[in-house]
Amino acid sequence: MTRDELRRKLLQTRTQLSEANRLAGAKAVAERVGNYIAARQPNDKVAAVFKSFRGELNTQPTITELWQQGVQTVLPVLHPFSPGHLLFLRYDANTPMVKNRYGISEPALSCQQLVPLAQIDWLFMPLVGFDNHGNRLGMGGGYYDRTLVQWRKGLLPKLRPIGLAFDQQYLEQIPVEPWDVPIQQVITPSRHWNFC
Ligand SMILES: Nc1nc2c(c(=O)[nH]1)N(C=O)[C@@H](CNc1ccc(C(=O)N[C@@H](CCC(=O)O)C(=O)O)cc1)CN2
Ligand SMILES: Nc1ncnc2c1ncn2[C@@H]1O[C@H](COP(=O)(O)OP(=O)(O)OP(=O)(O)O)[C@@H](O)[C@H]1O
Repeated sequence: MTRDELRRKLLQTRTQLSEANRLAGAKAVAERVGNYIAARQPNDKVAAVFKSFRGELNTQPTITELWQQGVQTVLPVLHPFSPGHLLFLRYDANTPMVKNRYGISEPALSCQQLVPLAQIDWLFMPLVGFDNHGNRLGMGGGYYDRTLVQWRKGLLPKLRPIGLAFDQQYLEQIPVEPWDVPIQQVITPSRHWNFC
């Protein structure tokens, strides 16, 4: 199957998950993230998260957990004039939000709220699919692949990219493209995967 065919199939599987499954999954992932974060070093402070859309695993319980542990959260914002690129802006309960071109909620653009990637400790990422080598399939925009370019080069030593997904998004093997950047961790309701 091609990447597009796999993406369509996985998106369909994801939308077919029951409400009970989604609720339990979102809570289980939040708990795993909470346990993982609880063991952090004193200088670990900032987590990039995402606001779920369509059938994505609901990150709201995870965001609440991070806030309870005093972790600063930032959200991706589509770059206003560099297509395919993301910015990361501070996000708390009072952040003014707008909808981007995909209908995803994001912080209203404000230079004061910008956080450089170099200051982010954990990059929690949305996935459509992942395999046992940490290869990832996203929405097809290449936004996170571009975000990870500097990390792959070793220029963002403290950044830890971590996918968040349902177990049903696991695939034996995802066909890889040259620009794909494999990640080392994925958290699903049943497991914290570590790939090397
Ligand atoms: N919650 C969430 N936020 C996110 C992402 C994500 O996957 N999930 N992104 C991760 O990259 C970025 C947005 N990327 C996206 C890429 C494509 C589509 C999308 O709906 N594409 C259409 C194709 C047509 C079009 O261009 O509008 C589609 O699939 O129907 C949505 C978001 C940033 N924020
Ligand atoms: N580092 C990059 N530089 C330029 N173009 C890129 C880069 N990474 C990805 N792209 C382009 O972006 C598109 C995204 O393709 P791909 O199917 O890999 O997206 P994805 O991994 O599913 O999306 P995302 O990274 O947003 O989750 C491709 O057409 C590719 O050419």
